[in-house]
Amino acid sequence: MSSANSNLLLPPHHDSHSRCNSDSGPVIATTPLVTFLQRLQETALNTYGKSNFDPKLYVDLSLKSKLSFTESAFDRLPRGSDHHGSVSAEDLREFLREYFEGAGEDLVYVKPEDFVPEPEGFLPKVKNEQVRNWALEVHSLWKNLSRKVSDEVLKNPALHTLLPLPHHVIIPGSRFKEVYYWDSYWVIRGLLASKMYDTAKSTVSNLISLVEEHGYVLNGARAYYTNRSQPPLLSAMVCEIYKRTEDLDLARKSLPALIKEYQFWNSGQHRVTIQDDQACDHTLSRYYAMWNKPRPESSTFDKESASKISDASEKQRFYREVASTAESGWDFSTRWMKNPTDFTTLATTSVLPVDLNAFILGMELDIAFLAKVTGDHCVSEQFSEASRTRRKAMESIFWNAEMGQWNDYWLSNSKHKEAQIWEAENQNPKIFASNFIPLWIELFHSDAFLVDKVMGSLQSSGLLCDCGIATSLANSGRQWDFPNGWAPIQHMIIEGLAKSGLKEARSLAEDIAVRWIKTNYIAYKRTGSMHEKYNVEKCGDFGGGGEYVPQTGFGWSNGVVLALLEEFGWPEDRTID
Ligand SMILES: OC[C@H]1O[C@H](O[C@H]2O[C@H](CO)[C@@H](O)[C@H](O)[C@H]2O)[C@H](O)[C@@H](O)[C@@H]1O
Repeated sequence: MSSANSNLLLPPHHDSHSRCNSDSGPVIATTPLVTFLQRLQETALNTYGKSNFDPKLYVDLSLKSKLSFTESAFDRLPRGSDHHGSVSAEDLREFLREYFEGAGEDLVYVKPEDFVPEPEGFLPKVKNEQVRNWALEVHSLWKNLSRKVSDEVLKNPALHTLLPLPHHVIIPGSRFKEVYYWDSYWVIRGLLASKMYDTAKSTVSNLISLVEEHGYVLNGARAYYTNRSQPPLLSAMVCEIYKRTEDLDLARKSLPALIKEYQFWNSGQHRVTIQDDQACDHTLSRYYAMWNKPRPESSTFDKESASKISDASEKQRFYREVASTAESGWDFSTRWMKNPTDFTTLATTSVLPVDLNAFILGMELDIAFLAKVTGDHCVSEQFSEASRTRRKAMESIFWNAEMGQWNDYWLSNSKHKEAQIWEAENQNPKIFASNFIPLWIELFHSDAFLVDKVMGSLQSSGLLCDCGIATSLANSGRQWDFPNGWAPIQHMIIEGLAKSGLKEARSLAEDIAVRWIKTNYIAYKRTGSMHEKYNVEKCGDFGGGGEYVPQTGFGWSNGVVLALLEEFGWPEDRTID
């Protein structure tokens, strides 16, 4: 029977048929600077204590002089006699002042050249003055989030964990002072609404440079993010820009990188073959980080989470699951936990995720489209064929006709190398917003019968709340769970419904968009900021939970508000507060 992608330009690979309990898979080495900064992070925790402690701050510091010099000075600091060997707050402060630049100083503010306070043709459908003025304020936030890598990083990269990128960047904001992969898609959607085409293209060129160097887009542009990617949306970014600008050159330049990225997601540990109940093989993808130690940016947290695991190999397995969850973008959520109350049961590599495969299906369609417009009909046909094959795989493995949703599929915990055989009970029946993400992809939202069914399922799912779509139904305290709503999730589901062509679906899409825009607006008026996530139960409240304090700025939230206002507009007589 057919196996997906068999005729594509794929590297030799080993299918991952099984998963056993002990850790397995590749590990990408980190840099000596990251390793040292992790030591510093641990010392800082012992010195300052847990309250308000953000471990990421320490791995974002850059050195004033050589690592060996800094490390010797660190080792000479007077230590207390407790078992942590803690350093006094004063000594640590002095050490930090003497040997480090401030976190974030290696990225410098730069005004985007294509920014104008009110672009021509900006959000023509927004007629309400109050909303229009706010939209212009959100638009102006691109200036706050725009940075370029300082010349110091280019001169002496070994002193920085920040990775040099060729063009200026838009960052998410607050503690996220570097470029993030999937955030960039919604940043670009907002930039396009803001008519900032050059900044949008620079964003894509930066990500392409990462594929050229590493073979995939990193989670973020830091030395400690090289061991994993994030939800793959580079092809979607290129297509959106192409549709607005018809820039054939961009399409041509992007294609080799997109095909290389496609190979990354369809080979090695990311690729899994599973046989359906008709004995037909299907190839799908999963998240699988190339790392089995604590995440450097959250090392102190991860060590604490792992402290109750005594077996060394089981610990490594847990750390790989943690990093793989970060690769999913949904860090963290009960979606990936065998036991929702026990974080050590995180098992992301055992899950075939619906949304990841929807994104890769999107990638296949995008590559087919870009290859076609650039005249490469052979590649275009190969990727169209791959998309048809993946669609079938998604129908066989994920689709749950009774629920009217696509469910994540949990791989069996087999120690043997035989193929996974699909079993209905391995579909996860729990309701997550990700169960509706395939709607975003044209092959699915162009099917009116299917959209009608999925829409009904969404309406009765419990996810639709007063202020948007909840991430899940589990109030776990994890940030990718109830009652948090995230801008990218709202946008994908809204856009899928709106593009379906069904009148009722478009009207539901607009209804969700209005709720989401309102809560963003009210929170902005209350706090003066755009937020990383929102509480979909309480209008005007931002979200919480998770391992760091709620962040503001915020790239993807700004992008989604602008994209939704561009799509649906805002009539003069509709109130917002
Ligand atoms: O520092 C903890 C984790 O932070 C990031 O994840 C969260 O922020 C990202 C940037 O907005 C976003 O892309 C992701 O979906 C969020 O969960 C980072 O991506 C993780 O790797 C990191 O461990």
